[in-house]
Amino acid sequence: MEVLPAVFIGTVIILGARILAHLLKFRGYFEALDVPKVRMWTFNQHKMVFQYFDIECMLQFGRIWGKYEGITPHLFLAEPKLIKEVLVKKFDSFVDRQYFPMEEKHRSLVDARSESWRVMRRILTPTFTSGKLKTMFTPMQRVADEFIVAVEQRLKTGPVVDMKPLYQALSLDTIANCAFGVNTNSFTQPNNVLFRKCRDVFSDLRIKNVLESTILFLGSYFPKVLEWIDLFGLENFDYLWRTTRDIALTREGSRGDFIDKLIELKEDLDKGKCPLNEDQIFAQGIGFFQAGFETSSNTMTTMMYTFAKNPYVQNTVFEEIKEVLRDSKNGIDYDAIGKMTYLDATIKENLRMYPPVTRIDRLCLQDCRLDDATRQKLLIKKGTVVQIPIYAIHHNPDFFPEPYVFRPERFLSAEDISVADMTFQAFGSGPRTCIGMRFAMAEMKIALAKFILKFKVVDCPETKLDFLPGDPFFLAYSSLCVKLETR
Ligand code: HEM
Repeated sequence: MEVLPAVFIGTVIILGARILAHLLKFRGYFEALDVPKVRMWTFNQHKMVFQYFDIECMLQFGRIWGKYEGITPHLFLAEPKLIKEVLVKKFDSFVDRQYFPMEEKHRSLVDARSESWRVMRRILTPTFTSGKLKTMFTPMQRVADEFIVAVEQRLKTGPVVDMKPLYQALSLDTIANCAFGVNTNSFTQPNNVLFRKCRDVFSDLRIKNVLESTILFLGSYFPKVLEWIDLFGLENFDYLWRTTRDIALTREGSRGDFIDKLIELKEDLDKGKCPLNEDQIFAQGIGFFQAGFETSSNTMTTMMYTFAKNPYVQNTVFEEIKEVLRDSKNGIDYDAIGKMTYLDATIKENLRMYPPVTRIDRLCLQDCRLDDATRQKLLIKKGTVVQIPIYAIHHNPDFFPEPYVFRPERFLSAEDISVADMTFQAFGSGPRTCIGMRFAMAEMKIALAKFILKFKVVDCPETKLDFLPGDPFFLAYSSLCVKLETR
């Protein structure tokens, strides 16, 4: 045999064997774990409302089930003890989120992996201490006041208002003012580029048609291939990276905020003392815009649906705010929102019913056994994606009796009904939990308190909350209309 054909045939055989080994790597995995497996073709992901699908699986299979995404096994856990094992107790084996095809340059805290994540998290955690949060109250209040003016303006065109764009503007302006020290004026300039890019980051993540479904399905067998196709509008990430860098490099004076932290890191880097590189430093801005924008605005918007459909809850919130403000010298300040316990419980119940992040996940980095009372021990193999279906867990009657009834009392400690450990996952849990939780709660309380003092939310024929299909990560809907009456 001649040398060249022999080399060619040898290469084909070796490549073929490697591809086969890649494809068969996890074959029989769920059977070995004795975990029920969901069988489905995924060419139609653009038609699936993922959170409803998770509920169907939970009703059919119980608290644990598996599904292949291409060759990767995804293990769904709706069992609180197992969730605690993954998110908290055995976190060292589950530090990363699932692999998302993107440039290293754009990996912020949200997408960072292993050691890089640990470094970033340690550096960014002090951004949200109580002291720092208190200094953010003034800009939060100012943006909330601008929001009220914008709603009043909007009411001049009619009593029925789509609240989604207004809360998106509020959310962006709050994060831009508090963390980045810039005025984005999204109420008066709703077409500013930053506002558009932040909205696009989320709409582009949705799977919109059969072509995208098919590319994703095929890409799930060879995930690296997806890096070459910009399916998720990743150029938006680049815009946010450049914006963060420009804000940081043109800043004059210091404000003690997030941007100052990035400037400090850049100066350390120039002196050769920073554990992050320049790409990673400015990528943090992507994470803050990305994670802080949609989540809070999504929650405040669904709160409008809640208020419209539950007048008793709305009225109790209104009475509590009036009561607290009677004794507050400085209006809606840090102490005042601390006293608004019913509002706090209402936001948490709203996050239970309508969690903006409907699933979270962790990638298993090394073979690991989870303690499971019912099945000796569960051996999770390296490479498995563990999915926590938050929306389904929040609607499981075992954890939340009458899950479709809106009852803030579940989150009031005075009540008997207490929320069981690890069942409320709106902000995730463990070392990789939401870093902006306290910021978000403060922002939402201030804005909602100011809003409800001024306006009454009324149900009307246009008040509908219809979830869009094709979004595996977020609670997607296109609009949310309510009727508003000035109090
Ligand atoms: C209602 C508002 C919010 C909700 C429901 C929410 C929810 C979440 C969830 C579920 C996660 C994943 C946690 C996990 O995997 O265990 C997360 C992560 C994160 N959130 Fe939030 N979030 C909100 C607001 C914010 C805000 C306002 C910011 C920024 C100011 C923010 C920044 C982040 C970041 C940077 C991460 C990644 C943390 C890490 O990987 O270490 N979030 N959030």
